[in-house]
Amino acid sequence: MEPIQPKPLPEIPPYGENAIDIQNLTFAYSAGSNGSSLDKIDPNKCILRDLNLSLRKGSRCLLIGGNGSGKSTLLRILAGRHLTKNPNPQSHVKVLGLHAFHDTRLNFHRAYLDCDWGMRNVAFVGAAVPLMADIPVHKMMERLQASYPERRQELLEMLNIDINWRMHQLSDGQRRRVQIFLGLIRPFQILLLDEITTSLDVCVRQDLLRWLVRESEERGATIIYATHIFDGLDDWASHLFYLTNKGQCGWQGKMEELEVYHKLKAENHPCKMLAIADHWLRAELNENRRLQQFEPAQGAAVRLPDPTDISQGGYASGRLQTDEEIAARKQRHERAAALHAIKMQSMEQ
Ligand SMILES: Nc1ncnc2c1ncn2[C@@H]1O[C@H](COP(=O)(O)OP(=O)(O)OP(=O)(O)O)[C@@H](O)[C@H]1O
Repeated sequence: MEPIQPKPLPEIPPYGENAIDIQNLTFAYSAGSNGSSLDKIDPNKCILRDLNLSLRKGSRCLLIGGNGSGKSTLLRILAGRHLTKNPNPQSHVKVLGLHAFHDTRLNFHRAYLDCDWGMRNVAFVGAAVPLMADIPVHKMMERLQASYPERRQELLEMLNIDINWRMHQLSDGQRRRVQIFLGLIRPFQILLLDEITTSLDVCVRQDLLRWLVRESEERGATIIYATHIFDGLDDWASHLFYLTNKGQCGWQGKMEELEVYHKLKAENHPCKMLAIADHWLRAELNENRRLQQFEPAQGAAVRLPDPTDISQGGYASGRLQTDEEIAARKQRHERAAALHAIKMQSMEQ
């Protein structure tokens, strides 16, 4: 592959000390959908509640929380995938000092990797189709690969990828390695990782974790990593953020500020992070069992759009419906049924 000069990246203005700065973030999926006011957040539907998080450049933050606690939601907000608005004027979500959702300059400095790569929207968008198609690795995002030849080579070696692999012939773990390779080629300032190491073999996972430490120490990259797998993470993170099952912050800070971590270290505990996560999450689980409560599932918050309704965007929609829209649709159906009944009656007479 012939190297090419990379395009200059949009500049980020000086932003003070925090690469990530979240103030008073409250978020619900249903707020703002279909034109309803973003300012109205139903407290019963909140996924994230009044979160604050400040991370300096070069931090590596481990995001811990049970299933459904909102880790992916938080990462997607930071990745600019969800627009947030809060009644509280003090609230904001800033990445490198810029608005996480609106500022598109961030897309050149922020990398976001999750498990949905190549899995979604196959039928409608087509974006996921090539990832399973008969296409070799060296043909994917060719310009990007050619723009950073040294980094490309380093990642290929670290992830043990053959550039002639064809995407449709890969195992889950191999496809994940290609995703990570493509996602990390452009030197990022912010990296958001959502449980992407699940299918990696132990060696590649350890090498990747070590490589990430170098990226943060040598280039000042700021990393947030959400995971349920704690092997090899005992000394990885500089910060910890524990998200409770109520979408609130259970604990956050530098690792050295966490007392139980020091205690486990002194005891030479073999799996410190696992023990810490287990301690927090088990308390939640026991409380939930006592109250017989379950994690909210997506169905609780989402009503499926009617794909036959053009006003909702038809089949390509996939967006949420407000209560008003559902009521209006029900009314339309009832009116049509009443008219039909009258018509039938008059035909019978
Ligand atoms: N698109 C969506 N619309 C509505 N609700 C959603 C949507 N995505 C997630 N949720 C809900 O938000 C809550 C948090 O989900 P999220 O995926 O952020 O949790 P998580 O902490 O990443 O969970 P896990 O550890 O299982 O991956 C869950 O109750 C989920 O049902």
